[in-house]
Amino acid sequence: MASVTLRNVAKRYDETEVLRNVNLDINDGEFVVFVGPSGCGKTTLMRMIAGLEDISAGDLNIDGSRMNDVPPAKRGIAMVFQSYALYPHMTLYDNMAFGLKLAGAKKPEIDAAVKNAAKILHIDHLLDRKPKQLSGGQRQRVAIGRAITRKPKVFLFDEPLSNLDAALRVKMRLEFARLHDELKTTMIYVTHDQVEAMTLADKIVVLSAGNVEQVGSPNRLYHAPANRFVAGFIGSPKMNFLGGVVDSVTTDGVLVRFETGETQRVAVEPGKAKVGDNVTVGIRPEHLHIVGTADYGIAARTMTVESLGDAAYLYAESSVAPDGLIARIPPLDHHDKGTTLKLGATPDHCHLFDSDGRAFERKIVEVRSAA
Ligand SMILES: Nc1ncnc2c1ncn2[C@@H]1O[C@H](COP(=O)(O)OP(=O)(O)OP(=O)(O)O)[C@@H](O)[C@H]1O
Repeated sequence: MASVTLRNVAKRYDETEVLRNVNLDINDGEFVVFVGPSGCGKTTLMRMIAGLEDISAGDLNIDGSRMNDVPPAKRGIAMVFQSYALYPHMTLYDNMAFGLKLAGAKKPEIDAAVKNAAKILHIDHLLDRKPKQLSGGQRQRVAIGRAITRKPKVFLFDEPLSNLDAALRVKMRLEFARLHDELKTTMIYVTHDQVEAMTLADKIVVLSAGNVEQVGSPNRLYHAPANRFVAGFIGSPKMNFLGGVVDSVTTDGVLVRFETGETQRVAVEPGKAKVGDNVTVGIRPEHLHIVGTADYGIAARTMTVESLGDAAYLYAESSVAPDGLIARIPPLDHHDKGTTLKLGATPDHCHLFDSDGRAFERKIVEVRSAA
């Protein structure tokens, strides 16, 4: 186990800065997930920790020792690649033993390490097979097994589930959670899938275009996103955004008025909000409801209803929500296309963002209790 600390870390390729000012504290035994859209710099950040990329500026420490110039093999890290990178001509046993053999370990030690890893990963009955005789999920386990045999202080996983089909991804996701419970080793995991991040992480690092947007527990990111980017990225379907202006500010929060004249109250600390400021109200689909004749919310035109069996989503359009609106509704509710409905949310389920996309602090208890 080990802690990993990054201080003002940056990465430049020639003139292009692809990561800037990364500050991060990863504790002993923590499961940390780097998440963000394609090209945001997740893999580059992980490769810098592994020592596969130079660090252009700043400091990387592992267990308090500066690692910037330490070669990859001496960092106590094992990285599992998206492609698995197995040797096709070797058996699983030899694939998993390879690293230890190379390091000069003795046969009994290698044998014990390989069998232990195979047992943890439930592949002990497959050790004589070659990679091509395995399913995708089994290959993935071998790649992980190879990392486990080296007893690293930190595991790095680069999009490990991206080559698997949806059902297997869910199964292997649970395996990763179990593996972390069992090994209790520090793990850093890269994905662009926010569901993987939410279900696996103790701590999520959200990246966008080379910047760290927010670091926090899954709960914190869901209940108290720091800005509009994180709010839109975490949660599925995506948060609804409605543009309006501050109509009034009270101790209960902010009343937002939309161009249609309609309003929505938002329970946030008003901070520096001033009447007339442009703001965006954020409401997650699970909190946007049909509010009938209530004196809040906005009228929207039904586009379609998508049924998922246990839930349904209503898609609607409104001039104040350029990306459209999505509301979770009871599974058997029916609404004809073109019907006008009033949609809104209780004030404590709304988020508020200023014109730069920064979130106002929410008043509700769930935010305070989210670590
Ligand atoms: N060797 C390189 N030379 C120049 N630019 C690079 C190099 N490697 C990566 N980049 C750029 O750095 C940025 C971050 O890339 P990176 O692979 O870290 O993103 P990512 O978030 O992991 O994306 P993905 O999810 O698509 O793998 C991208 O804009 C990419 O084009």
